[in-house]
Amino acid sequence: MSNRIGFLGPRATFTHFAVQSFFGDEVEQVPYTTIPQCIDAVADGEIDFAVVPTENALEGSVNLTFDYLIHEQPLYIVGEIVSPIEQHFMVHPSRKNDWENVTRIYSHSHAIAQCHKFLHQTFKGITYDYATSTGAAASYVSNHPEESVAAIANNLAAKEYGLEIVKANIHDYHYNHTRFAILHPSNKAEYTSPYLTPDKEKTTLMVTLPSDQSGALHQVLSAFTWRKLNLSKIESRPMKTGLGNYFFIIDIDMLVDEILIPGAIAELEALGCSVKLLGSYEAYSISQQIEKEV
Ligand SMILES: O=C(O)C(=O)Cc1ccccc1
Repeated sequence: MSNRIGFLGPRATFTHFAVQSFFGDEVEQVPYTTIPQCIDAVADGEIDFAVVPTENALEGSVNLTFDYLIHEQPLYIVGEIVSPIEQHFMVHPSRKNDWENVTRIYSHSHAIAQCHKFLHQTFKGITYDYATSTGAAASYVSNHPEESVAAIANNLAAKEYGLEIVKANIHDYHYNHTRFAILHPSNKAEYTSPYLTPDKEKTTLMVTLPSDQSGALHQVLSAFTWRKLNLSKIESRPMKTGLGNYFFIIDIDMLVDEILIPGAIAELEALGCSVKLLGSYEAYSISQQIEKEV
């Protein structure tokens, strides 16, 4: 039986491209309108894996994903896919000669943020509308030819929804990549990619510091440092229990082993921290830009 893979849809989002590039056509691809709906679906067993965006090189973490995983649905990250991202400006074909006069721009908040310089120079003072995904924005523009609105999305979305790309590659910085997490209820999930081989191994921990203890973060970091555990990310997020209460998401550049990571976790717990393993997994990179059709 083929795996069912849920993703932030509709068709032709960047997440769909990541799913297609990683799993290929052998799996059943199931679009969800929002990240929480996709996460709920894998928690409920409706799909085998969920693929959702976690971090963009220009815009930072996708807070909705981490917050939902931490506060609502405790799942494991069982894999990571990193994909290059190119943003294009597109309109309904009937507006292709008049695109500079659109009055609204519709897209995912991260896509709009990735193109701020271009948008500021070309459309000062224009209204932005935020969509659940770039694909949803492209679909809306396609279904509303009477509205003076443009979408920011990828090549696949332009093809899928019959839009005209009037300005390609409008993202402000060349190095624009997004990480996507593969989520599953258990941390021992089996899947394969017919196309990609892993290029990194990672472990992600959530660490809550003991309250009001001076130097606690320094002690946490030193538990990793003296074991020579390389950290590739440390980020704080609000606990949502009151102003000033934060936890940390920490990425370590190796899989959970028998000694080093368990030793670091035991040391953190002895300091009064609470530590949760969010995943220990392989990371894969998609090297080519979006060219082929989903
Ligand atoms: O909206 C999409 O297409 C997504 O998959 C989320 C996203 C948005 C912007 C950049 C990368 C991923």
